[in-house]
Amino acid sequence: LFKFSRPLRAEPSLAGAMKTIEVDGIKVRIQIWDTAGQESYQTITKQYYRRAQGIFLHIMKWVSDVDEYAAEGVQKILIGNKADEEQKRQVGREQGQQLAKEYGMDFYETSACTNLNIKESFTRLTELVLQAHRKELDGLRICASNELALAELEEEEPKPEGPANSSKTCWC
Ligand SMILES: Nc1nc2c(ncn2[C@@H]2O[C@H](COP(=O)(O)OP(=O)(O)OP(=O)(O)O)[C@@H](O)[C@H]2O)c(=O)[nH]1
Repeated sequence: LFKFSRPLRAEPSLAGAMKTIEVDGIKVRIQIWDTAGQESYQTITKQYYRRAQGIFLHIMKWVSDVDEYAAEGVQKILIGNKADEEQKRQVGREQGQQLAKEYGMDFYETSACTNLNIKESFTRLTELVLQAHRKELDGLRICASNELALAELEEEEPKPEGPANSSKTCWC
């Protein structure tokens, strides 16, 4: 479950950004969408956000929305951003870890300003998605290796010489 900050967007005008990362030797092109927080949750005031309890309620709602509307097997991780602003911390690291654990999610504290855990969190989520699609991936790998083996076989097979390159005109 991602809530992205502006520095991660390729362009502020774009709804989604594309990025290619490598996981387990597989190049994965990921598309990142930024949910418009305040548009969906207009009834929750900014003051409410400041309280950890409010933040937790908010996360519970996101999790249940994702579970309800996303495809089956959707992968989620929990991220607490602005880790560089330690003096303004609203939620303890352990509280975040605890909540993530309750939902069976990995937990990362990130900073879009200092780049803390940005790559790690994207890579972890991509890993989880790949793991969830292991069967399809294995299928793709088998197809690719079969094609490779076929190509190698074709290369090895001696090609009959054409009449232009040979003085022989028949196989007897
Ligand atoms: N210090 C610090 N500031 C950040 C970080 N990430 C984002 N910001 C700042 O926080 C402010 C809000 O960032 P946004 O990207 O608009 O946050 P948002 O969650 O997408 O907000 P909505 O558009 O309301 O959903 C901006 O001024 C960002 O520069 C961070 O990791 N550290």
